[in-house]
Amino acid sequence: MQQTKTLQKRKRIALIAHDHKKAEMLEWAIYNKTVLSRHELYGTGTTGKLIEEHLDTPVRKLLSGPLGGDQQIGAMVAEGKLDVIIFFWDPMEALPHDPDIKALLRLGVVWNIPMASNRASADFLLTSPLIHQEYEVILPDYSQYLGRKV
Ligand SMILES: O=C(CO)COP(=O)(O)O
Repeated sequence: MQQTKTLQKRKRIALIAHDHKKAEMLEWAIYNKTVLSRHELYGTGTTGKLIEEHLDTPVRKLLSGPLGGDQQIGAMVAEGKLDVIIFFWDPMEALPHDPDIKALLRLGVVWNIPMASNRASADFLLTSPLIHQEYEVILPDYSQYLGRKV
C-alpha cells in the first residue's frame, strides 16, 4: 500500500545560502517576508541569523554549513521534519563541505522534497497554491532497497 504524509498549511521551510548568494537570498526573503512569516522557518547558522535579523521573524538556526548545518538539515529531511528547501548554493566556487552539500541535495530528492536552488524556482515554490494548503504527498516506496541484503 502507498504511504502518504500530510503537509500542513504551515510549512517547515529551510533557508540556506552560500556566502556569495546571501545577498540574493536576503533580498528575496525580504521581498517575500509576508509569505515566509506565515511558515516555520529553519536555516543554517549564518543564513538563519541574517534572515531572522532582517525579517524580524523567528528562524530556528542550526549549525553553520561547514560545521554540519547541511547535515542537520539533511537529517531533518530524512526524519520527515521539513517540507520545503530553498538553497541558493554557489555554482562558481568549490567549498570545503561539498560532500555535505551534495548529501543534502541528494536526500531532498530521495524524500521528494520541493527544492529551489535559485530565485526563479524559489518564486515558483512560494507562489504555488500548495504553499498555504494542507495536502497529501505520496512517499517514495523504497521497500525494494530495504529488502535487499547488503
Ligand atoms: O554553507 C552553507 C550551506 O552549505 C550555509 O551555511 P551558513 O548559513 O552558516 O553560511
